[in-house]
Amino acid sequence: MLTTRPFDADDDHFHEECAVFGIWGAGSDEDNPSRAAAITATGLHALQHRGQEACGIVAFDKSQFLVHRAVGLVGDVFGKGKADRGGAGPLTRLVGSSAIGHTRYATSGKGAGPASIRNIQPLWTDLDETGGFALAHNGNLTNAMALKAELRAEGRRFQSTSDTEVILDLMARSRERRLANRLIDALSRVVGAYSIVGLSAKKLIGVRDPSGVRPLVLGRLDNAWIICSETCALDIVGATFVRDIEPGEMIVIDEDGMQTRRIGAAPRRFCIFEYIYFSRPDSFVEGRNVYSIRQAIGRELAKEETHSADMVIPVPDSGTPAAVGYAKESGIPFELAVTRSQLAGRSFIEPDQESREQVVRRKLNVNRDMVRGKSVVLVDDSIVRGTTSKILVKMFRDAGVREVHMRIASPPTRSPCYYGVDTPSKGELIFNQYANLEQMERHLGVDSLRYLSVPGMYRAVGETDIPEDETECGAKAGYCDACFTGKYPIRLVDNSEGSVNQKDLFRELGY
Ligand SMILES: O=P(O)(O)OC[C@H]1O[C@H](OP(=O)(O)OP(=O)(O)O)[C@H](O)[C@@H]1O
Ligand SMILES: NC(=O)CC[C@H](N)C(=O)O
Ligand code: SF4
Ligand SMILES: [Mg+2]
Repeated sequence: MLTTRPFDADDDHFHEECAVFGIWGAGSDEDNPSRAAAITATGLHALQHRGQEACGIVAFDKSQFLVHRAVGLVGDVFGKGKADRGGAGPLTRLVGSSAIGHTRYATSGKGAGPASIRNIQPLWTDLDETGGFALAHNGNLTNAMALKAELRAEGRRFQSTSDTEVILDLMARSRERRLANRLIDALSRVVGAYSIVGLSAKKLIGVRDPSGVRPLVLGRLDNAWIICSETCALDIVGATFVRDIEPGEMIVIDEDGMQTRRIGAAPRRFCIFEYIYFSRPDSFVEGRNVYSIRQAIGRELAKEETHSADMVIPVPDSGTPAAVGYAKESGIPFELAVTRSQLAGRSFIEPDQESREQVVRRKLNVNRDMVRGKSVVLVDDSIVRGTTSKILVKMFRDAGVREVHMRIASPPTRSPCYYGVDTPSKGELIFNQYANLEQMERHLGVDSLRYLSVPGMYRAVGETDIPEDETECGAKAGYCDACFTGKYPIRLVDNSEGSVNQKDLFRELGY
């Protein structure tokens, strides 16, 4: 991935991706001149699970764009009394009735280096006759490096190491005169995944790539329009959900109202991992409630194989709904025997194995009293490098558990994602390091380990007609499942699966 983590080779988790939020027509009066930015900050707060290292908001105040971007959580960056003159908070300066915002998983090792600061979104540019334009992007362009090389050869220079910036540069070069046409022109050159919000003086634009890999929804708050990543943000700001923005659809909102346009067509390939891990359980994603789907996944897991045990225990947070489903289907009592620190982030970056282990210990703890002498089924949504499960299982052993049966509510994670999620390289994924499940069981210290099958995952999302060749399920049902099957639905121009890691490619290019 061009932007995310070109420098740190030690980062190992399946990170969240990014979130976008935009609002148009929020009203701005003397009592509340920063209403749009304040609603955007609240929306970003609800979307914090998608990106926890950096965030930013751009507002438009009738004559100028105002911006605040920084490394940190939304509450820290935009909270009252933080990092601003007079302690009033940066929101007071972000005056205007329209705004867009972004939360991001930053790029370099500890997330505070200059590389991550210059990549914090929204990014913006001046487009001569069409004026200023700010952009926030969730996803990843798979031909950004190729495009940048081409543009560089033409003399262009880039401010960031971000793939997103290439869109602005292509817009600046476009011969189209109207803003929406310029954006469509730019997007016709890019390959990959993008759910975007953009803001000009006169328009709020939302657009989703033709395959619709990442979510993007439309909402209303009184007379204002909102475009954002997930419906939970609409709930939290008090807006109503209008509909999902379709794959390949562009929504243009201005003083004349809302218009819809098509930017291209391709088979739908929504990221199935949004249901498993990324999205918030209270969101409706592609019309489906994420919590219900996670429960259905847990039920499928139990249908495929139920191990008798004294209790089913979730690995919080994202393993919890699947564990509820597993417990209901199997009839085994559900117990919250792992406590997660409320203060710990969703996932983390640590430079070495020792500190990674410390972070897991700070985050999760086993209730010894509940599990001593017991046989337990431990349910998590996924295993990436195995750090969480290995340490957690050791905690169970130290607590005197009798048996630990680990059940994973997704198929084995075998391949990296190139569509907007930071994953370790193929070789770093634990599933690829062992010849068989028995070896992996021994490594993790569990009595048994089972994953959900690919057909089981599709049954859980409501597919009934499952093709014999499980690598065909994604194409048939309209999902991307490449991290489970290795079958990438959108061309990998800058990388091919199994080829040099993106981070290494960056080093070769001298970034
Ligand atoms: O095998 P590993 O490399 O340890 O990665 C897998 C773990 O990471 C994720 O949790 P995360 O900590 O991101 O957040 P959560 O609290 O939302 O589950 C996922 O839910 C697994 O628990
Ligand atoms: N994970 C994401 O969605 C990141 C968006 C964009 N590619 C960036 O790196 O900023
Ligand atoms: S590779 Fe995995 S995480 Fe990436 S878009 Fe496809 S299903 Fe989602
Ligand atoms: Mg987890």
